[in-house]
Amino acid sequence: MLEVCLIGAGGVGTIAAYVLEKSQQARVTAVLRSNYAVVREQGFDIDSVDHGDVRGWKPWNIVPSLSAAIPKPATSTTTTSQDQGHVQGYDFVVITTKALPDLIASLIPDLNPLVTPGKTSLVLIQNGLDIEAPLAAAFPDTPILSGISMIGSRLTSPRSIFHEDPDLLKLGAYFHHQDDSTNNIHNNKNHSTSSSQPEPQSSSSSSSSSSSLLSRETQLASARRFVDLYNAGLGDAHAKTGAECVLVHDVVAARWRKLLWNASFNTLCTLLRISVGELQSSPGRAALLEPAMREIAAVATAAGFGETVSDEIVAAMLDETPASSPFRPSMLVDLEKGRPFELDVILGAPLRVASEYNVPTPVLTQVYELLRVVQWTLQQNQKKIQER
Ligand SMILES: CC(C)(CO)[C@@H](O)C(=O)[O-]
Repeated sequence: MLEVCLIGAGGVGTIAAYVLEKSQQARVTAVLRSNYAVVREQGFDIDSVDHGDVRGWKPWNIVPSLSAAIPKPATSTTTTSQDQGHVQGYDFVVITTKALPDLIASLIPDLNPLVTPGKTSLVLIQNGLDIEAPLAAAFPDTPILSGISMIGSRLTSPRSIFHEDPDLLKLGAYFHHQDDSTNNIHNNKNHSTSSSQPEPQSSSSSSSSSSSLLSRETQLASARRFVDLYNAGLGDAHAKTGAECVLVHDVVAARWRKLLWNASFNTLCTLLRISVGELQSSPGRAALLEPAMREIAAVATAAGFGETVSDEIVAAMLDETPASSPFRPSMLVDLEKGRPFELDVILGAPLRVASEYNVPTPVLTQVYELLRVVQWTLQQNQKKIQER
């Protein structure tokens, strides 16, 4: 049995946990915070296009904090590794939280004891660009697998998931290791655009002196293993809906491609507080949406990813979202729930690349500045609530 620790059991994370356990090749320790008590008691209810109606499902182990997920060495009182909650080390630590720079920076120190050198890979299934950089800096000898998910899945109550679009997950190795020149196939195009990157830490899991730990082959093998595991869990869903996990060889290119959608639809729908269908049918499609998407394509092209964001791909991406769709992107859902949204990784990061290459982005820059104000008002409101 493979051991998985999953951090962030929202819409994307809960379905990932369910799929991983459905493979019957892995068991999941899920770290839950606000919904810990209710899920421990009643489990999740999942209404899924891929998996049907699932009632009261619980991951193998549910814990309320990262410290409660720390693997424990076997002792005389823990007879077998089958004991509930007893884990000797994780094969995969899967992070499906929101990609918020402050949140990730605060997670990193607590991730250290969950990472067993030579055994564990970190798996990020999150939106945005350059999200791998802080983890790559903190864990230079740990494979980092980067996952780009097109699933439409969200929490509708603390223990209910509504999953409406087939699970399409592109996943590959980030190839961040610096000591082996054959590793860095992306380095000529890979930008460190994160606003804050922690320094490598001095624990054994992140010792930068052990260059032999992480070959390109190790990273690729880990990505293949995760893809095979995930597809084993998708099983019948693949035949039913086309759900699939696909191994990609250039995760940065795959991220730019998804940004075409996220940086235009997510941001404009959030600013205007309308669904993707309303944006498509509004005058904003010609005046804002299409120019915004073309600006992302221009930035990606300047950074060396032109093939991924060709005119044909942009045209297809503009047309494939139906004008009748009531879908509200995750950024808008976050705003409506008063939660911080993924502005930095979805728009801040590509705009930093734009400024590096002097690519004009008049629409995206205005959208970014307007959303920064929206985010600021949200923070002010949160402060007022906390002060009460
Ligand atoms: C594009 C998307 C719907 C895919 O899951 C999601 O990334 C979102 O809403 O941010």
